[in-house]
Amino acid sequence: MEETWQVSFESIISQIIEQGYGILDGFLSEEEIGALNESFLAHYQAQEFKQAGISKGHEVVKNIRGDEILWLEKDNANEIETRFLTRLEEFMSYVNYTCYLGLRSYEIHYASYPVGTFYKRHLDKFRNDSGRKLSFICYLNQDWQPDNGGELVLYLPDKAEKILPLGGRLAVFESDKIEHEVLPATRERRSLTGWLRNID
Ligand SMILES: O=C(O)CCC(=O)C(=O)O
Ligand SMILES: [Fe+2]
Repeated sequence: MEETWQVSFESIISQIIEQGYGILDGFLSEEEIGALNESFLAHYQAQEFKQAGISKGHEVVKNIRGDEILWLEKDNANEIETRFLTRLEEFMSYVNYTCYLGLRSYEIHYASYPVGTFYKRHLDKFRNDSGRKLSFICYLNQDWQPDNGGELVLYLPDKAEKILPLGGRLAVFESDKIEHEVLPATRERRSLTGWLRNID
């Protein structure tokens, strides 16, 4: 692993330990964000995205959650997706090396929130599956402005923290502890969202 990543990973991991969540800007370069947007559009135009559901039954309820998603599988990943997954795996190994969370696998999907859609306050935990330890979101939005909205709101014990979905930014938080929500935006809002798991 390059030394630059080591410093960045140390920083986000200590934030997670101290406050339950961490933010790392520059997890993707501008060039990588551009390439992932091209992949995103190709998948979208091929109509591979599906309306997201709200539980393992995948019930679609648009007044709770309005995003469209596409699961990303390592076996089908193209070059830039593979580069992203490899970096994520390096992050996962680094978390294991420093935090003993026993992470073993991950699940990840592209997400598109059309203008005005949202995801109401929730916890990323299924009733019958406690495998999700860390939630992560990597944003793909180029030139996002504060008045575009679309913040991720983290509900912490003493305050609500609002995070703009800036391209290349990685947000990570404890899946079973931090309730959160996605506010509506004035532009389509794109991300790669997933979970690091301690069971397969
Ligand atoms: O896109 C985000 O900022 C959060 C998405 C989210 O909460 C989820 O997919 O469970
Ligand atoms: Fe969530």
